[in-house]
Amino acid sequence: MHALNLQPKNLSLVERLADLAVDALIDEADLSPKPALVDRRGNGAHTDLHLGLMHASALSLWPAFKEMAEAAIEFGEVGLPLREAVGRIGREGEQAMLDTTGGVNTHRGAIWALGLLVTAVALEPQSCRAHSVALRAARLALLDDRFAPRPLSHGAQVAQRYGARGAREEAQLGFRAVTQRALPQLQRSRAAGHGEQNARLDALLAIMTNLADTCVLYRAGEEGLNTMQRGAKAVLDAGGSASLGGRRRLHELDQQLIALNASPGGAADLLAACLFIDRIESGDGLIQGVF
Ligand SMILES: CC(C)(COP(=O)(O)OP(=O)(O)OC[C@H]1O[C@@H](n2cnc3c(N)ncnc32)[C@H](O[C@H]2O[C@H](COP(=O)(O)OP(=O)(O)OP(=O)(O)O)[C@@H](O)[C@H]2O)[C@@H]1O)[C@@H](O)C(=O)NCCC(=O)NCCS
Ligand SMILES: Nc1ncnc2[nH]cnc12
Repeated sequence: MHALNLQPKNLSLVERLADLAVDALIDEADLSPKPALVDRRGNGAHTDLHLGLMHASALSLWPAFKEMAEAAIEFGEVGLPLREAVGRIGREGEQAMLDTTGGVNTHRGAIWALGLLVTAVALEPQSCRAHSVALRAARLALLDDRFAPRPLSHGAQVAQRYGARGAREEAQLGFRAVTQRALPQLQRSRAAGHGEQNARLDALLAIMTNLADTCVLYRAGEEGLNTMQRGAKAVLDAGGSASLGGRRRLHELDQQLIALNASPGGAADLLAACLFIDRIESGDGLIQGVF
């Protein structure tokens, strides 16, 4: 029994989902030591980010996540009206993030991934298995939002240059980095008794072994991406974050990525998505809310 329960009672489903999405972002930011990312130790490969900014950014997104869940309930099915409503709310969320951070992109990829997943859960809260949620989110991501601007984003630039599939395709293919890599690794490391923080680090590393992270590609090209993927695999092969050998490899990877200015921001967003789905799937997340 908990001595102090800070969870407010009687939250609606949409409020609870927004809480869980923000919690996932804050848990991701706090997790340490993450290679070359902002964490409790420092700013990783970033000069314009810090932990306080990541927290403020996460909190600024609460209204957007709540509105996306409300839109799901209002429209009630995967279709263009819902896709376009969620796109509009996502763009407003991005603006709220930029207003909060003074123009720094902290969570663009996370708004996209978590926004789709929050919407997918709100559509059918009784169907909360990871694969079902990811599939509904993918069906939504496959619809073309007629009002979406098509800027020459970092992701679009590396797609042209390297043919990399980025955040859009990751969602359209059903968040395989989350369902096929991060969640199974999280469960394996927990089952092995590695402790929650190490299990989460291992889940992040499992994502990094394979992801075409456009943030890394933009900043450090193919050398950066290969270093990230091979280094993450080396940590897991050495026994993961809970082992001495794994820790040493993790430290090396942190230094190598920082030297290359390569930040796995896309992998970090997908870890937040993994933590969100994990809470939803465990039932923990929604049971406490009233809906
Ligand atoms: C469909 C969108 C995701 C847009 O995608 P696109 O690839 O065109 O755009 P980007 O602006 O490049 O943003 C994609 C962000 O997604 C993350 N990411 C990268 N690779 C992957 C991947 N393989 N799978 C999943 N996610 C991935 C990543 O976000 C993180 O990195 C951010 C920092 O990136 P960047 O701006 O490049 O940063 P720096 O190098 O640090 O910049 P400088 O310092 O040089 O200035 C950080 O924010 C993390 O979040 C990519 O950045 C989607 O965004 C979209 O269409 N939005 C429109 C609104 C909408 O429809 N929303 C729907 C709501 S559900
Ligand atoms: N912890 C983190 N550090 C840097 N970029 C990120 N994007 C999302 N989470 C991040």
